[in-house]
Amino acid sequence: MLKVNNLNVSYGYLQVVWNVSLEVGEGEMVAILGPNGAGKTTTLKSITGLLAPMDGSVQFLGQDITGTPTHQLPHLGLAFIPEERNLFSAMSVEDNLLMGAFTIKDKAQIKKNLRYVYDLFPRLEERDVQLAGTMSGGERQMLAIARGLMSNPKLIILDEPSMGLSPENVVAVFETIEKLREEKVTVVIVEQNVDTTLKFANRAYVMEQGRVAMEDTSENILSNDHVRKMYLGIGD
Ligand SMILES: Nc1ncnc2c1ncn2[C@@H]1O[C@H](COP(=O)(O)OP(=O)(O)OP(=O)(O)O)[C@@H](O)[C@H]1O
Repeated sequence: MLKVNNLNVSYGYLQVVWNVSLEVGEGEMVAILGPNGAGKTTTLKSITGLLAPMDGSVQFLGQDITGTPTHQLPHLGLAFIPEERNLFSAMSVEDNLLMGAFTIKDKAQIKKNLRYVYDLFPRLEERDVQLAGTMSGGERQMLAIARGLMSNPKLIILDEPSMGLSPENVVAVFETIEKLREEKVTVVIVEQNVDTTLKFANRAYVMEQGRVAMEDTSENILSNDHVRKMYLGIGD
């Protein structure tokens, strides 16, 4: 579904991503892990048109989308939920959700999608008129993900959804991610909570100093102490 070939990305003269290649199949959840500054966010930004790679290409559903502006991606079926979340704080939960359906013209379809996300996340329906800015961190992340779902995406890309949240909110975010798993939504996720992420992801790419250091199934990574210690800073 998503194929990233040999991406090289720099900020000015400083190259921070080197020959990164990734592949994501339909229905998979794939994690991109690695220490701070490894180039994970930069990789996502160049996949989603926020940064232009020096070279390399990105294919989505067989189409070359390298350099396609971010705002066009939902039309193609790709929803990007950036770290900053970009909710409209002064608008209600429901209005934020409806904004997520901007690619859809058919009102009946929008209504159907709203029903779908409310069934998936009843908390949002309970708070449909609440201003997004007054929701808890975990609820805001749930809302950002639900808003992404409103465009019927074929792929959701999540950048550090649990970033800056309290432990209870982190749990709430992973409950949201579990729902995406149950719904078999194809997901690419960058996360710092490595152990929890690997419980949900099928596979992971581990980045180090701008390169893909290794790629394996979550199961193998979780059971490999050397990899856990060496690349992920966890383990005994
Ligand atoms: N706008 C920028 N200008 C210059 N350098 C940048 C910029 N953004 C990121 N970098 C540098 O690029 C490198 C990769 O950063 P990036 O944010 O992609 O890493 P990351 O793996 O997502 O890290 P983190 O987990 O801390 O978010 C880092 O050395 C960072 O300092």
